[in-house]
Amino acid sequence: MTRMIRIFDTTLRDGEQSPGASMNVEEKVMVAKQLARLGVDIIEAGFAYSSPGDFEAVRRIAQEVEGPTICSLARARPEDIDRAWEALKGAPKVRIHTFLSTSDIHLKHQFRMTREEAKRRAVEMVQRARSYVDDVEFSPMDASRSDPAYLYEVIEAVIAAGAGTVNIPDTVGYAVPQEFGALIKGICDKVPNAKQAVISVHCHNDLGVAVANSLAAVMNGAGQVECTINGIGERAGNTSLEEIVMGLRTRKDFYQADTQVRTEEIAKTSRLVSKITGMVVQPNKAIVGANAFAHTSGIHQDGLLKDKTTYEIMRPESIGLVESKMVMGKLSGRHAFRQRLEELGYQLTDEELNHAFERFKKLADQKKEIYEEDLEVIVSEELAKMSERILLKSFHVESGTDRVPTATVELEIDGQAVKQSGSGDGPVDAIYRTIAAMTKTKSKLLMFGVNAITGGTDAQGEVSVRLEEDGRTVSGHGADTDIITAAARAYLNALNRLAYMASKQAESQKVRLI
Ligand SMILES: CC(=O)SCCNC(=O)CCNC(=O)[C@H](O)C(C)(C)COP(=O)(O)OP(=O)(O)OC[C@H]1O[C@@H](n2cnc3c(N)ncnc32)[C@H](O)[C@@H]1OP(=O)(O)O
Ligand SMILES: CC(C)C(=O)C(=O)O
Ligand SMILES: [Mg+2]
Repeated sequence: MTRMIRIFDTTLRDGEQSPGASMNVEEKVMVAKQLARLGVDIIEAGFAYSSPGDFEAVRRIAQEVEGPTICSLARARPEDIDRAWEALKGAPKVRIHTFLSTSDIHLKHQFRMTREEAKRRAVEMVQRARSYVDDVEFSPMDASRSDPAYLYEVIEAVIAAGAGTVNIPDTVGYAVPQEFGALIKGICDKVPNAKQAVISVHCHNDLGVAVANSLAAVMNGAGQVECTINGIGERAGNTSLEEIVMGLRTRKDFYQADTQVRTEEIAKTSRLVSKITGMVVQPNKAIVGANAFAHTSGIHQDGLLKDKTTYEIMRPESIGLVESKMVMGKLSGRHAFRQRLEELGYQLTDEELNHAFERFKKLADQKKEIYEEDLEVIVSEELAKMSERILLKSFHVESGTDRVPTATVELEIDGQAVKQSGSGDGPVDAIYRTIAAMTKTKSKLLMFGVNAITGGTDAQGEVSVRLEEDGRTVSGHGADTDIITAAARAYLNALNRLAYMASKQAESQKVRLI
């Protein structure tokens, strides 16, 4: 049977403890409304005592957000509990979450309390909170570094005092999965009244295992997981909501557990939190990173085209993305290349595809990512090339402030290799004059324009030219990451068009004479 795990979102409380992530009241209300659409069970809206702004945020969220239970954090102090109640009162589903450390390190150095004093205070504050609300959560802070025997005692006492949820924090992110799972199992097995409360977990990511610890806890009886959107939170952050939720959903077969989160809202929620907090999501972040559904290598792309399950354990649609992304680059193969061209409307023969693919691979060695515009240029040029009389084999230019620009160009004209040198006012002029001499063209250059078609310093530059000869005007285009190569290609493209038009005209005159 599948157990339903409660999702306690603390983006607005622990998440806000990320350096620089503070949110104003309006922003918190906006995030809380989105968390409600996401379907989390509990929203920790803030720490009402900590500031007038947080008090107002908790109050507004409790009043305005429908669906989840709204919670405020409170230290184990009467003034904090009372303030939390003030912010929550009048709202339909509310919880007070109070906490106090149980580790000797904290009790001795921070709280200067004995174990007995701390246990008594915890019980008193749970009772005080219960005098206001039915739903009280208690956290023995730094539980993972506490003496288990003492921890069990405190847990038993707070449950007896009325805490319906006992949350076990790995406050400093010290625990590792097997150990943390065993801690939860120990609590479930050894605390006599453990079954009267939901055992929750709250993990920090200092060792990068917050999600793994939370999953281990679920395996061992935890019924609630505390987490944040994009894993933001104090220091290295908290358990990431999207990872725990998708981990359980995707591996329901293994964990026999799930949540009631509407996962299709995950991507949107992640973007909203990132935008509001200014905390950018790393591209390789699981589930919500820009690369989480991007496939780059030819072998993976080929498998995906045949069947998505070959390389995708979850569908991008399941978190609200439109589709997975095939990144065209140096590691792509022919299957993905053909597919992308077909999407762009090009049906190529095998021969055309092979030529275009060769050119694409060369370009991909020079550019990180190949965009649609790059592909269009490659394909249109390759298609045009099939009927080209003049082909560029190579060129070499020399130019500088202290010399006359010269060019040596090697062409293939009607199948014959020709090589020649010439000079000009600049490197492009030198190439154009040399090509003109080699092809014996009498055409006039009417226009020369340069345009960057993709962004960045590795952008493809496109050169467009317009030539006129014997009353015929043609344009030519060439693209390359090297602008002089693009210029040479554009000129030859236009010359080929002139030659093509001249040959077509000659053919039609022949037909007329016959
Ligand atoms: C693990 C966590 O994430 S816990 C939550 C952490 N979040 C925050 O601290 C954010 C909000 N905090 C604040 O705005 C402030 O710290 C306040 C308003 C709560 C308190 O501010 P101040 O009164 O100036 O105290 P300050 O923060 O310097 O010190 C904390 C005090 O609270 C006490 N304290 C800390 N946690 C608890 C607790 N759970 N129960 C009771 N007392 C506590 C400390 O012992 C210390 O008391 P002391 O002044 O008697 O030594
Ligand atoms: C307040 C508690 C639950 C906390 O954030 C922690 O211990 O990390
Ligand atoms: Mg925390």
